[in-house]
Amino acid sequence: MKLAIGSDHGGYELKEYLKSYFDKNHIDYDDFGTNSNESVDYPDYGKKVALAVLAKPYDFGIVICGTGIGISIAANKVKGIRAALVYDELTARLAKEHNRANIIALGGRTTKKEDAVKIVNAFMNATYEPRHQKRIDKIKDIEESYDE
Ligand SMILES: O=C(CO)[C@H](O)[C@H](O)[C@H](O)COP(=O)(O)O
Repeated sequence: MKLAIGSDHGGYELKEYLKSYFDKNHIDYDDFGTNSNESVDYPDYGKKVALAVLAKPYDFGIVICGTGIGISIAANKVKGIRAALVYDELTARLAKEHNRANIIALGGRTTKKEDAVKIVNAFMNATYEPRHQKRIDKIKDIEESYDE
């Protein structure tokens, strides 16, 4: 299991908290920034994690901004990315089972740290249900119907 993680300043503290949880639990990750509370732009970090997830052998990505909204929108602009803004264990589980999300987005200002750990674990422990593939293929068809 290896994951890619990134955030803007609004998600920085939660990112660092999740990293310490991953370290303690021997979960491998690469951190794509940001590296402080200094103000940055969330699209830059959504894009970095999205491209990493597509290009390298990560099992999935985690992106975090203040609400998770902006950075999930940005990540979803990268072709092949299905970024799901999840806010509890149920939405995290369903993001894997139904949507085959390859990135989950969290809100650093809206999600408690302990809840974020539960959410990430719910996603990691869930399994994609292939009966949903027809819908995933239709999402891909939308991507393919537009020029890059
Ligand atoms: O949530 C976000 C985008 O959806 C961002 O993390 C910020 O909250 C937002 O861009 C505003 O950031 P600021 O710290 O208030 O400048």
